[in-house]
Amino acid sequence: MYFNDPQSHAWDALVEAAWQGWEHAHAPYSKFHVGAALLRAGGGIVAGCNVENAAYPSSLCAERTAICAAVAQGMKPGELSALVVVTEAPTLTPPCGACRQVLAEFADDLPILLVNRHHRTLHSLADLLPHAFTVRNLNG
Ligand SMILES: O=c1ccn([C@H]2C[C@H](O)[C@@H](CO)O2)c(=O)[nH]1
Repeated sequence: MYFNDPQSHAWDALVEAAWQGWEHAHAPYSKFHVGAALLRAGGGIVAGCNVENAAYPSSLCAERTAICAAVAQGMKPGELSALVVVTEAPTLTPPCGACRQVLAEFADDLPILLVNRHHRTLHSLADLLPHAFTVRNLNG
């Protein structure tokens, strides 16, 4: 699979799953709908969407709902292989800082494809969150 190429068909199923997640976004406050989909090492795809709350800080980003769903299905650290984030915003939507930190718990590095209706750009978690704090810091 060619996750180093943003145009590769390797991304197709993940992009489709991320748009399916986007359909389910619960974002009545920001009206900013976000979908995400991640690829597990075994090949499984897990979607997420942002889930907002009337108590605003209780809201969750799409990237983290995808991670939580995957962990609930058994995903372990090191088993996260790729991530797609989709919005209809003209400017592509990168994971927020908190989501970068949560992603770093499950992958040392990770190809991250940002997608809207017209464009896509490919990034890596290591570029988005250099010098991440991880379990290695806790252990010495
Ligand atoms: O990468 C991002 C950025 C923002 N949001 C959500 C949080 C909130 O519900 C809305 C506006 O910030 O978008 C995500 O889900 N992922």
